[in-house]
Amino acid sequence: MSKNNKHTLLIIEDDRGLQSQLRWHFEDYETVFAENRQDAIAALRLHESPVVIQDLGLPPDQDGVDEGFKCIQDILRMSPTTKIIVMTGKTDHDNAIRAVAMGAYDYYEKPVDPQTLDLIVQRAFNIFELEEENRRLARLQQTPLEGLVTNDPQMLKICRMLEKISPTNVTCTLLGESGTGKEVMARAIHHLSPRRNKRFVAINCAAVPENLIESELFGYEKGAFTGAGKQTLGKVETAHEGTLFLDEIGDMPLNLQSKLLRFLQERVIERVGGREEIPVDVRVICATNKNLQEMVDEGSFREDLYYRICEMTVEIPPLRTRQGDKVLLARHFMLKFAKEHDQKIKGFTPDAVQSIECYGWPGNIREMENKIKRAVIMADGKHITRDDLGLITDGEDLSLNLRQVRQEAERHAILRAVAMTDNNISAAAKLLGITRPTFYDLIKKHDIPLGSNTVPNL
Ligand SMILES: Nc1ncnc2c1ncn2[C@@H]1O[C@H](COP(=O)(O)OP(=O)(O)OP(=O)(O)O)[C@@H](O)[C@H]1O
Repeated sequence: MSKNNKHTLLIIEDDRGLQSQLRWHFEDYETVFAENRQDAIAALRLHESPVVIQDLGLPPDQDGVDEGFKCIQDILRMSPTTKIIVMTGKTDHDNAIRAVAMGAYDYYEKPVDPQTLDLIVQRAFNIFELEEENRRLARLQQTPLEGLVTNDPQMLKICRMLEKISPTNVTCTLLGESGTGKEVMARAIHHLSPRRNKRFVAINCAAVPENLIESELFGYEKGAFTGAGKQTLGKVETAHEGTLFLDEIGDMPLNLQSKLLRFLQERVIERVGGREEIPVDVRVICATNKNLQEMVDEGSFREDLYYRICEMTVEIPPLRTRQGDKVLLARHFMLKFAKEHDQKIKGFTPDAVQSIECYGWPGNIREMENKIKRAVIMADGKHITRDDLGLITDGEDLSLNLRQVRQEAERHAILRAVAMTDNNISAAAKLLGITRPTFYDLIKKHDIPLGSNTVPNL
């Protein structure tokens, strides 16, 4: 982009006549001209133009193609992402194909047909931008914690925090809505800790029936209750020297909360039906989507246990408040599932991206994972569409993106100017403060009919 926010377009052409024709034609771009290979490289270095239009017949070999091919090679060596559009004569089809085989983006045959050329140049800029975005996203996916994809500043701060917590034995509690990645983070803490070679044992306190949770946690002796045929270790003992993850700790029944507290304080357990105190060395990480403080206030969670497990609390933000993470994660899951299901999906259509951004994701990352998996399977083409995702978004009309809003405003202004000047092109262009060619381009872009019976559709 140039200082005046226009795309920079480098044109390598030694024919002065054609130069001024192209300069006039591409007035919406910041055009930069070079007449030979050396100047072209210098201009590219200076302006970093994403798109280049290049004549194949460059001096000192205007009638041949050698210098033109060398120029393509030099440009791509210096800047492999540049999109080169080669200009050739009508009879030069073979050389045009050779140029594309060498890495040029596209070609067109002289004489210049403005509409075709416009289309090729616009597409080249679009592709360049999409590729840039892909490269940016790929860079962002590097995150300090294993299994976590994020570029949200608050999440990155949390990653730093977890890195600091990991080597210690401090009991920490991860607070956050369902599906925000609490278990992923607990595993990340384990992997960063000196216990990484021992077991990570998870128990979901909400999923185990109340009467079984004690034996599930602490194990039982043979004959402790009907059906206890043999001595069985509980999750705590299984995690010895490793990490114990107590998921949904807010759902732990009150009577068991005191037993858990005793274990956390004394680091010994008693199996159900046993009398022996067994010392266990585990690092405990808890997680919940409940408001523990409120539960303490209303008496459904023990205050002493609350203080014991909340030596360190980490609040995991919901997906809807994470900056830039929705599209980043969607892309991550798209690539993952496309690979898993051997689908040739390349990306999302713009309206799919918009619905990903607008949707509230109440089920957070788990919901996104499931929705993208389904969309990858359902997609017909190479891009996942809004319909493939099937997200129901409320405020979509409000979320019109800036480009759309600008387009609408532009169309509106043109129609008013046409109506106010009674179809007088020069007067309408003047009213809008633009040149006649730009005005014509806009009329074409918005498909606005001109004529005495034009009724502006405001
Ligand atoms: N930042 C992330 N990057 C990549 N995948 C993630 C991320 N966060 C979560 N996931 C994935 O989302 C799914 C849900 O994550 P996880 O089970 O850790 O959430 P949770 O908060 O523990 O959920 P619950 O509260 O329901 O137990 C998992 O498949 C996990 O791999």
